[in-house]
Amino acid sequence: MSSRLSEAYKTRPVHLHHRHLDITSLQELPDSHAWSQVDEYSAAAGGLRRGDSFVSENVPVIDLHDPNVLQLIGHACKTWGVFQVINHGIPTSLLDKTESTSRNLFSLPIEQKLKASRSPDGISGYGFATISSFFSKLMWSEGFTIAGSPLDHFRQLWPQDYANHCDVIEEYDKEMKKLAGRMMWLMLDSLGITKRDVKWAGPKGKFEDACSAALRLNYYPACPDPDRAMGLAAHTDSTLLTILYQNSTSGLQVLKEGNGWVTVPPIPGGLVVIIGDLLHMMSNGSYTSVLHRAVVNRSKDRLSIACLYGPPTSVQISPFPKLVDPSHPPLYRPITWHEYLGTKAKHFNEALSSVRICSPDDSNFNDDFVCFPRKKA
Ligand SMILES: O=C(O)CCC(=O)C(=O)O
Ligand SMILES: [Fe+2]
Repeated sequence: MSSRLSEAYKTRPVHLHHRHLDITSLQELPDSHAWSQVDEYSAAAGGLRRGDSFVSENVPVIDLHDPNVLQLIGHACKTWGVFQVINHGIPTSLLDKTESTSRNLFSLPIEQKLKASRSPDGISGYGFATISSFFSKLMWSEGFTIAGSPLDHFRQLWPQDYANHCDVIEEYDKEMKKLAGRMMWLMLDSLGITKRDVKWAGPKGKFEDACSAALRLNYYPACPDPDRAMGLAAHTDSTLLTILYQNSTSGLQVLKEGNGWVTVPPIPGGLVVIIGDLLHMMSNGSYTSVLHRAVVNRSKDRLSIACLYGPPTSVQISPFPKLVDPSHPPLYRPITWHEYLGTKAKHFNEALSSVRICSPDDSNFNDDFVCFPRKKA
């Protein structure tokens, strides 16, 4: 499956013409990395600035053994589009091992990391976040994406010592896919969707057999001027869902209507679940694909590991018919993940609205409901 995900990337090369700078050793923020202005998405959210964390609400933490887990998840998906899970069954020892492999990777000399660079038409390898192409300033981070086997790249990074690192990543990938499949069913169950409604998951509804996942390791070095730097700019994920491990340094923030940017605090052994654009479309807009970003820290570095989970790349994704009726018309046209990745590469944070066919201006469908294409004035 992952090789098909790589195919989707081959058709839309991302050229990042930035010189690679070893930011870990810098004592001052270079102009290339100075985001002096509040970024446009904060402005769009009512002019809230990065420091405006006057927030009283917290991102939900859900125990997967809670008897009310479905209601809790449904509520979190609707109101936040993000939540943390505990009691998820992934052993802490695996999280620790994967963190230590990731740290080992990013602490290699830059020349060594560049040997495993991502090619413009590839998905896997070392480099800047692909969303960098939408910004004139560089982000204060390094990334490494793994889709399919990490073997070839890991041989470049650790010629003597790659096998152990490969084993760790492969085990993490396998466990994350299992958890992502389980999370998918919890989220769909809470919408009243059953196995019969998701034909592409097969009669047993086994998402893990059908879905693809990529892992993205993100490293944010300590930064001499964190208020003017951006770890990872605001974006929504082009996935069904993303499961994120973050180490003990906070940095992930989500945009909550009426609250501004809310920090998702690291909790020991916890994992963050983020709703992606595709699940938002399938839920006909009822589950929020949350805008999120990573900010950086003056004295501590930070590491995160994202499992980006999506459907088979050629399956048409559209609002579930069960969730559509005359008062809830479909908000999105059908689209494959392959096509959506192309749309995202072109329109970035406008991608979702470019797939939209109806606007929920009025939740009680009536004459005010705006369906596209709008008539030209
Ligand atoms: O590092 C983080 O907390 C965010 C990472 C992220 O959003 C991503 O990899 O898509
Ligand atoms: Fe993300």
